[in-house]
Amino acid sequence: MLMSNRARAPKTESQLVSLANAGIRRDGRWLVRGVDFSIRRGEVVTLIGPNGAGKSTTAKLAIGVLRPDEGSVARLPGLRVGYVPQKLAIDWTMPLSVRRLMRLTGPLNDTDLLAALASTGISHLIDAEVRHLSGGEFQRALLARAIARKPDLMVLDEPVQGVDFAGESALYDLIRSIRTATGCGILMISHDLHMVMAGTDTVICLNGHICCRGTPEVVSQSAYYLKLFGNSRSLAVYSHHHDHTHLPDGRVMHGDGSVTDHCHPDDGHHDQDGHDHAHDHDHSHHHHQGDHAEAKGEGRA
Ligand SMILES: Nc1ncnc2c1ncn2[C@@H]1O[C@H](COP(=O)(O)OP(=O)(O)OP(=O)(O)O)[C@@H](O)[C@H]1O
Repeated sequence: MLMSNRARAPKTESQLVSLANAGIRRDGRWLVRGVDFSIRRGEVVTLIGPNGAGKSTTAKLAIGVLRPDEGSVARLPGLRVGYVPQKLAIDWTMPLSVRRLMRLTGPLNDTDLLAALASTGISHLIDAEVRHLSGGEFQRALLARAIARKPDLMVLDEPVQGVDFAGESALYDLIRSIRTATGCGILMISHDLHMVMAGTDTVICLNGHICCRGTPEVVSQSAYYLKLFGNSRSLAVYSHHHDHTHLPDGRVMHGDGSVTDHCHPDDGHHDQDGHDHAHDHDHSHHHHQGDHAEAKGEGRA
């Protein structure tokens, strides 16, 4: 059933954004479908999942850069969003100082600019050339840019890319301290489970749909989590155990080979209570590593 795709206010004031059965369809296939979650003030929600799983697409849905083709997304009226995208369209041949980077997308007074740089620990780099920044400094500059406008919701698409392990840890600490200091909600995309486990209230595992979710503790202790990620720190390489596969056209193939328009209500990955999604389903019928990857691969060059 198609629902309104206009942004409405979420059900409660503490909910900054709320997605209900949201889906995005492009070129005849669903990039993500059936996505349900919300972000409250002061909450850190982290999306994890393999390449092409729809994490960035889901983040763009949440902030309204993309409109859902199915389902609905509700945002608090007047919601202020600070977005750190995965890629920035910067002409690296042009000189650009940190000060100018901070003001690229709109005016910003000196007080707020300086406060943002101070809170990310890079005040001394205000006149530095952006192209000369280290990976960690650059990510801090992007964070500073996002927090300078005092957002209610920060959306950080892989905020530690290009940062070494010690730097990652410091950046995640910084993100947590921003949440504590401002009370904003944070939607984060990460490939790093180790860090995610320490800093997140809710982990949502995506693979074209929500596979599982819960608190890091619940997820990390579950047999499902261990099967999913093994002992690997990184999500870059892992195998995914599913009892059903999402086909490129959005239909679902089940373990017995049958194909339906939607997942079955009792498909284990789709519990919706927001907690305790550390299922112990029987995935023994098969282990189809790459099923989703193949589906996602369609349409790529
Ligand atoms: N505008 C578009 N038109 C068609 N396909 C798209 C479009 N945008 C994204 N896709 C496809 O949608 C899928 C999900 O992309 P998305 O960037 O959301 O994945 P991701 O989980 O963030 O991946 P990664 O970890 O690699 O960044 C990919 O297969 C991508 O090629």
